[in-house]
Amino acid sequence: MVMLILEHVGVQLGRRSVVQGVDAAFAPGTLTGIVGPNGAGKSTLARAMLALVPATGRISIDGDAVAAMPRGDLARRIAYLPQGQTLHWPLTVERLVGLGRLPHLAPMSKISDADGAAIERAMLRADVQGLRTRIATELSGGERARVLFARALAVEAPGLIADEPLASLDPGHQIDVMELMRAEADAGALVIAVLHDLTMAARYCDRLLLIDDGRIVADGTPHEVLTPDLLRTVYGIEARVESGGDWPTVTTFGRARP
Ligand SMILES: Nc1ncnc2c1ncn2[C@@H]1O[C@H](COP(=O)(O)OP(=O)(O)OP(=O)(O)O)[C@@H](O)[C@H]1O
Repeated sequence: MVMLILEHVGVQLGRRSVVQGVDAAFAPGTLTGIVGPNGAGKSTLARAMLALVPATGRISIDGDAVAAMPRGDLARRIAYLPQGQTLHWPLTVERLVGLGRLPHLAPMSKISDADGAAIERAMLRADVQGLRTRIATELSGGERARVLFARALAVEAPGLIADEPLASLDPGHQIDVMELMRAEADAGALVIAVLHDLTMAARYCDRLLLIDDGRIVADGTPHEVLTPDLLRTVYGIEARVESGGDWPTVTTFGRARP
């Protein structure tokens, strides 16, 4: 189990402050959605959590600063699914998913039976066993997205940060991926997902962080965060939020009038 804590985190890219003054704690057993408009800083914040971009303030996992943590150690604690990753090597799906085991392997060592079992579990859960012999660079966008999700699952880390895991997926596979992340959290993992589909985020996440212009503008349950006023202010949209059920559903009507 891992606990991730961000204290007054900022990220400067070029001359721009892309993330500013972020304080947040993420506990094991929770699924948190990071939502907000394009360019708000969601991916940059996710990358900062994994020390993939230099940040000010302090980011720690179980008390250890991520900036000082050996890469392999960090990769074993938190699996990462980057946004819209391009594949360069014509690996089979099975080999590509197997790369998720790299953080567990000693240099020059071979994949063990336990690694093989983890790869099989990940392929089964992400519904990609039928693709195992296909060349990953020849897959459709949605197939590739599922394979990359399987690679992140194959790490079997106590934490998972997924940046737009639903992009390119059909509605059925979107539900599958959200249910997988929910199941990971229910089994004790710390799961954070950058999401654009607000109703999906509301349905499956315990908590939403709404980011705008690099700052957290709302942090709470989906019912607390997804209000028409906040959606108008942050996204510039008119939306109806039905909040009578277990989770709020968001229907958008159009751009907010100035
Ligand atoms: N290397 C860079 N140098 C300068 N600015 C950058 C750099 N990388 C990203 N940015 C800017 O930082 C801001 C935040 O980018 P980020 O990718 O974190 O946004 P996001 O919320 O994930 O957006 P999206 O929903 O479009 O994926 C954007 O305005 C982007 O143009």
